[in-house]
Amino acid sequence: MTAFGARYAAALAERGRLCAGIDPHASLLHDWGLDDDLAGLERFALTAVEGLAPHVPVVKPQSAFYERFGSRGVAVLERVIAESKAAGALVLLDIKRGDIGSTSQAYADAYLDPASPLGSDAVTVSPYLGFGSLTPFVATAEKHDAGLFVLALTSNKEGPEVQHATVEDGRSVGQVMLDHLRRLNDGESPLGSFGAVVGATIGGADGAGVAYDFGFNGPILAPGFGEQGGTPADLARIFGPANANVVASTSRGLLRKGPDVAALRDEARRLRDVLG
Ligand SMILES: O=c1ccn([C@@H]2O[C@H](COP(=O)(O)O)[C@@H](O)[C@H]2O)c(=O)[nH]1
Repeated sequence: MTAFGARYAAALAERGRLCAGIDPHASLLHDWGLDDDLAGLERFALTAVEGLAPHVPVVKPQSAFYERFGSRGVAVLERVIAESKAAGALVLLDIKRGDIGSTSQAYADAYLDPASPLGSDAVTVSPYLGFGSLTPFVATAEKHDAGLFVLALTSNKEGPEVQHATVEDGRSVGQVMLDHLRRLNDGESPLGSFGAVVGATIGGADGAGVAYDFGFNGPILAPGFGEQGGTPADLARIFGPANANVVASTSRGLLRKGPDVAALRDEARRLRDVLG
């Protein structure tokens, strides 16, 4: 198979820069006239896939919203993954896992091996047990031509307590994570397969804050677009030239347009055009 970084670059070139989050919040199920039960979850998730997956480069189901229904919810997630892939979207499973190395290997096998029921194109991982703890994820991604999106600068207001702290050489912890990615992606073309999660909300609306070097030659997932306040202007301000490698992720803001399949499709197309 082609490396994830190349598949990601091709998907953005073909379908634009919107990542559709498929997050079945209880409140959204209610808004769609569905019960917050397994049948509601299934109807919601598969309708969202039908409306969005054929039109966006990346879909991002958030695993927690499926896990809350137990094993049968996870079975719905398996269908979301399979049907999104069949519709031509890359699947980025949002799991934010990270643990000691031996456990990370089990997570990597569960989520990155295409033979696994939950096998996805890429996953989100947390480097905050130390970047080296991600080594099993990196090796397994390389083995299966999959990708990783490493939490670097998250969209939540609590993130800076950890991510803006500085190390001995003066770099912020968030920048250290980006620099590890630069090493992993070195020499890859058109893009490496090791990406970062950087919120579309970082730095404040006035552009004040710490400057980062996003030239690590990899994909960037920017959650916080839409519902959390991030705008296309914020993306341009935050990422500069690296904005071309960004997919802007929105979940609630997009899903509120359902349950009509055509309305979901139209909103995805509108946001794609807005993002350019
Ligand atoms: O820094 C981060 C990392 C991940 N997320 C996830 O993205 C979506 C955001 O949903 P919205 O409804 O568009 O706010 C959700 O799945 C989060 O877990 C994030 O928000 N910030």
